[in-house]
Amino acid sequence: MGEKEMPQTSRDLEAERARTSFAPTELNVLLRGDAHTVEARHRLLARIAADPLLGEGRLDDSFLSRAERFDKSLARMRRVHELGLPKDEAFVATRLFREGGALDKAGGFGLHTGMFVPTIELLGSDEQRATWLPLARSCAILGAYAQTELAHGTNLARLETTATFDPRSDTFELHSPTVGSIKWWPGGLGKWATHAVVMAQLTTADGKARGQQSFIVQLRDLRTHLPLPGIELGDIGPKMGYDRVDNGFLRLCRVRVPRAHMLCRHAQVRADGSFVLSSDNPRAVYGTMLFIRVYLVEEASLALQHATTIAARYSAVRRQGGAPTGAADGGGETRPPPLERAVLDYQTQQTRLLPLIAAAYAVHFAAGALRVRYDLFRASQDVRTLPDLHATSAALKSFTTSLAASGVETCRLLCGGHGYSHASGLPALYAEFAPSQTYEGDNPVMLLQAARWIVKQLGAGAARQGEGGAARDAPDTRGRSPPDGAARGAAAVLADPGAYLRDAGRAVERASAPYDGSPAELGGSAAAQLCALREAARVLAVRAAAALHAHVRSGGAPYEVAWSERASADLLEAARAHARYLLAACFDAAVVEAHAARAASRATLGALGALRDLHVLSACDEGCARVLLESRYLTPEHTLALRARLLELLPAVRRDAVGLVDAFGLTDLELNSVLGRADGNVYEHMLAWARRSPLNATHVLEGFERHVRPIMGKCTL
Ligand SMILES: Cc1cc2nc3c(=O)[nH]c(=O)nc-3n(C[C@H](O)[C@H](O)[C@H](O)COP(=O)(O)OP(=O)(O)OC[C@H]3O[C@@H](n4cnc5c(N)ncnc54)[C@H](O)[C@@H]3O)c2cc1C
Repeated sequence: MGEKEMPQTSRDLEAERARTSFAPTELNVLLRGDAHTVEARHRLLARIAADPLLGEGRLDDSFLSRAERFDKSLARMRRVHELGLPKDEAFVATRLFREGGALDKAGGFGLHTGMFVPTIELLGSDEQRATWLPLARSCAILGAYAQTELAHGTNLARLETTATFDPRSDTFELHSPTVGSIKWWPGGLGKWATHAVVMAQLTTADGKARGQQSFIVQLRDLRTHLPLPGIELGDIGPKMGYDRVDNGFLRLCRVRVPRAHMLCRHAQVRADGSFVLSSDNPRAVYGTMLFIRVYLVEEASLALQHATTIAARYSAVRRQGGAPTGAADGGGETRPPPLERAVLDYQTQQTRLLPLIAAAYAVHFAAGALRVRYDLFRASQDVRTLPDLHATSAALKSFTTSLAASGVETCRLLCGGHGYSHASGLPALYAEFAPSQTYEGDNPVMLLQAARWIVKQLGAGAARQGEGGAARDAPDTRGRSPPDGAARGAAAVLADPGAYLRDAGRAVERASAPYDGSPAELGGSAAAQLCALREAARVLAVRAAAALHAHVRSGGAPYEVAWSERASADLLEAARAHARYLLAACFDAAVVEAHAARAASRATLGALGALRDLHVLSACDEGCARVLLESRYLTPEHTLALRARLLELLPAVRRDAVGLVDAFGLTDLELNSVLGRADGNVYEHMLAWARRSPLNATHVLEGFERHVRPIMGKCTL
């Protein structure tokens, strides 16, 4: 297409790219790790794009019924496997597609690879792994993860499904004793899975309750796919998003499974009926949860990358309202009217969009850091690292999935009316991503788990103070000193995430020293702003713990009641502040590391640095001002300086907005959005998409003739 024939929107996007201050391809390499990974990814995407089933018409799926979408997504899943990709590429391929074609969510495939297989890997004995993993990895059996019940999800201790050991037959009897105990929600269970890992309350032959254990239960006949005797199961019906997943229900009626089907890496029942804990720490069973939480933090970054790419590109080509700065008024009669302003030029569009682009980067680096910590745990199986890792993953899972879900919705609103169309890709992306705030631990509940760890860290600090040994080895976390982890890389930030809290434990009774720099110094220093974020987290933690202990000391309520009914709102705020600080610190540390390693050109590192600044300032704006004014760490002049600096930074980041989202390297195939098209040719493709709507297959609908024609001219409205 020549320059003249190019639609204005495409020219606008080209112009945006022409004035970007850095090379997005270079930043893409920095994000993905190395050029080889980027090239391999491009090759894989090109291969998928060339495939008729995988590469075309995915946006038209929104015209299909749920059954048709379900079927199509199974067909795509099969196609990916027929391509015979190596394991790592197959993983990338199944993860490439967000809703609008979420291959990994087809049937229960995501749960098979994401929960069923990892659960066996983590909880199975060597013998059990040798038996089940080859079957699962070759998909000779298809697995679901059945934990949640109709009446209980969060409170796992009260799950009602029973598993009773019978030494005579050397089997467990699994049973759903009440309606509330019916397994409800597991993905893949409804129509797809042949097996499930079922969580049930174990009772041994001596009648003793042994807590929750995991059992592999065969659900369907491998030849006919019909449910086995004693098993009632099906799809739970339509829900928000997840059309392609058969979330299911399962009622077990005295179903017998062999003793070897209880996953027994950490606990086992012997043939004589005795119960043996084989792990030195039963908390090791949390391994699968950790795995999925790490995955969900990565997904949060991806969701933000998708949504901000769509919203930034569209905001750059969508013109609405007054002429751009400096444009001639075009008032002459024969001259065309001046171009309107790109909506990206409005400050209100920038304040909502640009911090979300920055957040996508922040979550990306935090996810990478969490992955490093998780891989270290997997390699070492050192359960002493579990409490930190559990709390960090719980806090980050919760904070980042909430941030991403609200971010996707904000991006949808930033697209105005077209954001409501499925052609934008955004309604489906939201519906697909939003449940991650609930599954794998409802977000407030996860934050409260992190808060328990926070309170313990404070207690550990206070105890060390009592022993008189803490002051020497703890770093100074007040004033303008930079955060400890910043220069040691994002993963190092998560190596000891509680250090500043243990230090705070010493200072429980002490007012924090006020920040001693000027407002201008604070506004210009990311390190000082990070200290402010950390100080806010510290103050909120100390305050929440003090309130909790005051309730208990006053005799008003036992500890757990005080926790749940008096202090949990403050505890939750403390955990959010902790996660906010960790996220910003990971981003900062990644930027510091990239500079130290000269990982890209000055221009690229400069753009990344500005984005880090925007993220840290936004985090301060959202989470610091009130609490730090109350604690007198900052003055009103300081908080005003932070806000002023945030607004000052917007034009520079706005100039690079399209480049910064281009650097995510997401293809049109992945974005699956007319508004986010890389060529900016939005309007022609909106029209083409609408023309393909089944309602437009005929000019006159049968229903019109049947129901409308008879009442035309006869209504009295
Ligand atoms: C799309 C989707 C897919 C799913 N897939 C699976 C699957 O594959 N396998 C599976 O087993 N399950 C699955 N689930 C279920 C999911 O894991 C649970 O819904 C989730 O854990 C929340 O539990 P709940 O529904 O019991 O919520 P509830 O616990 O009933 O939550 C209700 C409210 O109470 C609050 N609350 C609960 N407890 C506390 C507390 N202690 N302190 C403070 N507030 C509290 C919550 O924050 C929430 O606001 C899926 C759910 C969805 C939506």
